[in-house]
Amino acid sequence: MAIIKTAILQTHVYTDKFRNITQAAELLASPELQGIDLAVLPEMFCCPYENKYFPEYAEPERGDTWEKCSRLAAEYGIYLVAGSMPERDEAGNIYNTSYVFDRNGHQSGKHRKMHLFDIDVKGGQYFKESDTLTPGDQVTVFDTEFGKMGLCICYDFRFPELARLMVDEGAQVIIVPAAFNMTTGPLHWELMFRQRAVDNQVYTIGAAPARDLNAGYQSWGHSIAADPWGKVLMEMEEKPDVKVVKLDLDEVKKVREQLPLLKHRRGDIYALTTFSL
Ligand SMILES: NC(=O)CC(=O)C(=O)O
Repeated sequence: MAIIKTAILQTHVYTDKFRNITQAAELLASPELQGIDLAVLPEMFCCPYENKYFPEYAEPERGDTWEKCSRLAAEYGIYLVAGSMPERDEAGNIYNTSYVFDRNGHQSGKHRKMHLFDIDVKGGQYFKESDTLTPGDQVTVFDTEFGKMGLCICYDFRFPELARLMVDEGAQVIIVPAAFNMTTGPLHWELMFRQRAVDNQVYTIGAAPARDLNAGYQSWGHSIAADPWGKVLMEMEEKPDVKVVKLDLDEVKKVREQLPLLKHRRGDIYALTTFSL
């Protein structure tokens, strides 16, 4: 039986970058989180989610924030999906990047947001990540002692092809540091985590920043975990919160045996291939 004790941290995002890391460290030290296997932080957990901040807060891989997250994973002997943070590469490009650390603090995964969040909803949310960010181009699946997990960031999860590619690579859990907003969150957030779970027969985990009414971008919050039947195991409200959920990978096996959607695909008729528009 493979049960993964997973903590989802819906943290407040401070403008002081290192206060965000201290906050994560304090939460990981709390008695309720002892004995967990995996912790997941939100999208841009250490940088306010606004274009003007991304270049200012960006660090190279193995920078200070990376280092502190690696140490936290090793100190608590957990897998840590370190939400996401702005990453600057040698050429000066900035990415929205999620690093994963194993129980020894070694980097075991890295995902650069592939689909940049450029939307303009009349009377609602406007955002243009492409003003400052460069998209990644890799599908990300990482290994754990429990099996493979997929990783993508927020807007990436809207693209069903990407989740399916992770599942085809063996993912039984899909982890999504994310920050939906007050326009899209109410209707799409829970629906999407449940739908991807049902379609792919996986656990889905969304970790969002807590809502801050003084911030330039209002996060929907509502960090969530859904099981492979599409049932919501846990959903937070908008305030800072931490919850532990148990992911039982036998459930993935059972659902896939009893309702064999993945086996019943007609690969002879349709194929998911990379395409250009
Ligand atoms: N912030 C995002 O990347 C995505 C989002 O808010 C949405 O898809 O809605």
